[in-house]
Amino acid sequence: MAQYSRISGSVGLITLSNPPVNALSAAVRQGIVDTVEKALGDPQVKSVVICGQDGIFCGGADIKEFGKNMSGPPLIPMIHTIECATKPMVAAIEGSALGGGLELALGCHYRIAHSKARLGLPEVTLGLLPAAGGSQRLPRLIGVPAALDLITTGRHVTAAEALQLGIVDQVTDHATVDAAVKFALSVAGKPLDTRRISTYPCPHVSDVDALCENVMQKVRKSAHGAIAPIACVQAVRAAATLPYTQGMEREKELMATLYTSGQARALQYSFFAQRAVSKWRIPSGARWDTSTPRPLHKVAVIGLGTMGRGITVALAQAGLPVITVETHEKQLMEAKRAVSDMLNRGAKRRGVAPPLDKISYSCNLQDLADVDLVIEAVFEDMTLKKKVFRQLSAVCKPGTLLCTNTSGLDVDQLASQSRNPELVVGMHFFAPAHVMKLLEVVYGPQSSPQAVATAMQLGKKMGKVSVAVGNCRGFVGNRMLKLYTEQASFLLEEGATPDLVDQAIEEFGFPMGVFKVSDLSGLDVGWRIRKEEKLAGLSVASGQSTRIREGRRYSPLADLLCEQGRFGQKTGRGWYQYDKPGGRVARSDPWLHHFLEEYRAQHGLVARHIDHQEVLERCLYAMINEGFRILEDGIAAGPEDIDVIYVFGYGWPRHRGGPMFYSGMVGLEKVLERLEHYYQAHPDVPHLQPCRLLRRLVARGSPPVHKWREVIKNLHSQL
Ligand SMILES: CC(C)(COP(=O)(O)OP(=O)(O)OC[C@H]1O[C@@H](n2cnc3c(N)ncnc32)[C@H](O)[C@@H]1OP(=O)(O)O)[C@@H](O)C(=O)NCCC(=O)NCCSC(=O)C[C@@H](O)CCCCCCCCCCCCC(=O)O
Repeated sequence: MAQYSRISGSVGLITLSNPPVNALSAAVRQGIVDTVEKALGDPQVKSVVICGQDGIFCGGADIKEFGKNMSGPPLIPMIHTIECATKPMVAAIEGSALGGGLELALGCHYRIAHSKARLGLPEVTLGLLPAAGGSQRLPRLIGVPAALDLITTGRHVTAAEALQLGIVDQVTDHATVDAAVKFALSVAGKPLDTRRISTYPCPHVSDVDALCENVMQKVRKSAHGAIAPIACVQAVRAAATLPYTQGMEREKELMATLYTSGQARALQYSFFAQRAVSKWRIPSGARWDTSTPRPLHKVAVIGLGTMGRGITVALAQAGLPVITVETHEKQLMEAKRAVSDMLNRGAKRRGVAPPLDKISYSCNLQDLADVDLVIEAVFEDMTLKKKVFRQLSAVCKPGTLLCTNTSGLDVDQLASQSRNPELVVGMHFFAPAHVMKLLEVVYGPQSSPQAVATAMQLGKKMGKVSVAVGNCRGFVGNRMLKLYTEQASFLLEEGATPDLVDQAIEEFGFPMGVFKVSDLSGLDVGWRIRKEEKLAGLSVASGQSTRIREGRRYSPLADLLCEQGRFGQKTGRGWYQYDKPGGRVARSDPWLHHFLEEYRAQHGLVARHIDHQEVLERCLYAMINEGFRILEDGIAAGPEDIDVIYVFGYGWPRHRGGPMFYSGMVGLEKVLERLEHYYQAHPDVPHLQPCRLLRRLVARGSPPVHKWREVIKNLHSQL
C-alpha cells in the first residue's frame, strides 16, 4: 500500500499505491507510517520523496471508510511525524493532491508539482472540513483570505495557481519524481526549521474578525442550509486567531460535529451516486462496460433556438466540429451572432481562445450527409420533430445517430420515423444547455447499446453528468416535477400563497421556490403543452368541471394567469410582480392574492392555515412517491439515478442527497404514513396514493438506499 525504495544513492522514495486514486485507506496510512520509519532510520538516506503510483499523488482520505469504525494509524500524528522529520521530506505531486492528499503534502517540507496537477481541499463538498491539519496549515502558508476561498469552496487549483499562491515550491513539465529526487538531493542536510508550516505564524490580516464575518455572510447565503462551509470558516478563523495546537483542537471539535452529520452522509452518497450513474445498464442488458461508443468526428445541431444555441456552444467548447442548421438565413445569422457572443464570453472567462472555427452554419439539411451524430433541437412539437426525423433519415449517411433534444416527448414515436430506430436516442439538455450539468439520455426499446454508449460518452465529453433513463412522459426529472408543481398549485387553492410555498421550499435548500422558477421559465410553456393535451384552453371538453380533468383533481390557476397574459418574468407579471418585463426581482403581488381569494370564493373553497411542514410534505412526498413508481416501472435503474438528476438538474440541495436518499433520511415509514394521510384527505389525487415499491420497502424493514435495488429486482421478477 506504500512501497519503499532507495534511489540516487541517498533518496528514500515512498510510493503510495492504492489504485485508482491512492486514497489514504487504513492500509495506505500503515504503509506510510512503516516506510517513513524505514527511511528516517536508514543512515544512507539523506532526504525522502513521497509520490503516488500511476500518475496521481493522492485523492485524499478513503471516503468509503467514513461512517465505519476507524482502524489503522490516524492521519494527524502521521503527518506530524513527517513534518517533524529531520531529513527533508519532498512531495512529488502528479495528477491530483486533494483533501488528505494535500494535507499530507503540506506536512512535507517541500512540494514539487507537475504543471498538469490539480490541488485542493474539497472536503466541504463532502460535508466535512480539512481535518488532518489542512484548515490550520493552509492559512499559515498562503494567508487567511486565500485559504478561506479554497477551503470554503473546495475548488481545485492548477499547479500554476498553486505556485503563485505559495502552496508548491516548484512546477515542472518533466517527470515529477525525477525533478523531486533532484530537488531532494539539493536540499539534503539543509536546516528545516523554516520549512515546518505548523510553526509559521498566520500572515497578518488587518481585521480578521471583519474578514471572517464577511466571508461567513457570503457562505451562509450560498450554502442554502449546508453546515460544512460555515464550519470551514470557523476553522480558518481559529488558525488566524489561535496558536497551532489550540487551532488543531478547534479543527477536531468542528470535524466531530460534521463527521456524524446527516449532511455529510448525503454529500458522500452524492459523490458516489454521481460516479455510479456513469456505469449505466439498461433493461435490454446493454451496459457501460460491454458497449462501445461510436467515434464522433463531426456532429450537427438542427434548430438554433435557446436550446440549440446552448448545445452548439457546449459541443464547440468540448472541441467537436459542429455544423448547425436553421431554416432561414436571417435566423441563422442571428443565432451565429448569439453563439459567437456566448463562446467569446466563455473563452474570456476561462482565459482561452474562443473555438469559433469549430462551428459552421447552414440553411441546408443536405449539408448533414457526412455527420456522425445529429442533435435535433427544433421546437417542442411532435409533428415538426417527426418531419425533421424523416428528412434526416433520408439525408444522413448510414449509421448516423439521431438524437432528439426534448423535455418529455415520446422518443419511441420519433424513432419510428427513422429507417434505423436503433440509432435513435433522446438527449434531454437543461437550459442554459452550455451551463447546466445534467443530461438525461433517453433510450427506447430499440435503441442499440452503441447508440446509448455514444450519447453517454458525448455527454461526458461536453462536461455533463449524464444519466440513462427509459422513455416515458417527462422521463425522470419532469415526470416527478409535474407532481411537485401540481401539489404547489393545490396548496394555493387551499389557502397558501406563492410566497409561503416558495419560502418553505427555499428554506429546505432549493435555490428558488417552485413559483419563482415557474415565473423564470415562463408560464406559457406549460400552458401550450396543456392546451395540446386538451387539459386547458378551448379544447377542454364542454361540461368538464374547471377543477377536474380525466376524473382527477386539476388546478387551472396557471392557465387562468396565462389567459391574463401573466407569463412570468418575461411579461413582468406571473405568480409575482416584477419592476418591468424581463425584471428579475420577484415581489409579492397583492393582485395575485386578491385573485386567489376570488378564485376560492368562486369555487366554494375555504382558505385554511397551511404551514411549511405541509408544503414540504405535500410537494416533496408526492414527488418522491412518483420516484418510487419510476423505479417500479424500470425507467430509472436505481435511486442514485433519480437523485443525481434532481441534484444536477433541478436544484435539489446536494446536502440532502436527492429526493430518494432524503426519503430514507426522513424514514420510509413516515413518508408512507404521511402519503396515506394526504391521500385520505385528497382521494381525487391518485398520485398521493403510496405506490407498491414504497410499501414493499417498508414491509422489508426500510433497508438503506444502497439495498433498494435488490427489492426492486424482486418486484420486477414477480411482474
Ligand atoms: C481524485 C479525482 C479527482 C479523480 O477523478 P477521476 O475522474 O479520475 O476518477 P473518479 O472520480 O471517477 O474516481 C475513480 C474511482 O475512485 C473512487 N474515489 C475517488 N476518490 C476517492 C476517495 N477519496 N476515497 C475513496 N474512493 C475514491 C471513485 O469513487 C471512483 O470509484 P469507482 O468505483 O466509481 O471507479 C476524483 O476522484 C475526486 O475528486 N475524488 C475525491 C477527492 C476528495 O474529495 N478528497 C477528499 C476526501 S475527504 C478527506 O481527505 C478528509 C481529510 O481532510 C482527512 C480528515 C481526517 C479524518 C479524521 C476523521 C476523524 C473523525 C472524528 C470524528 C469522530 C466523531 C465521533 O465518532 O465521535
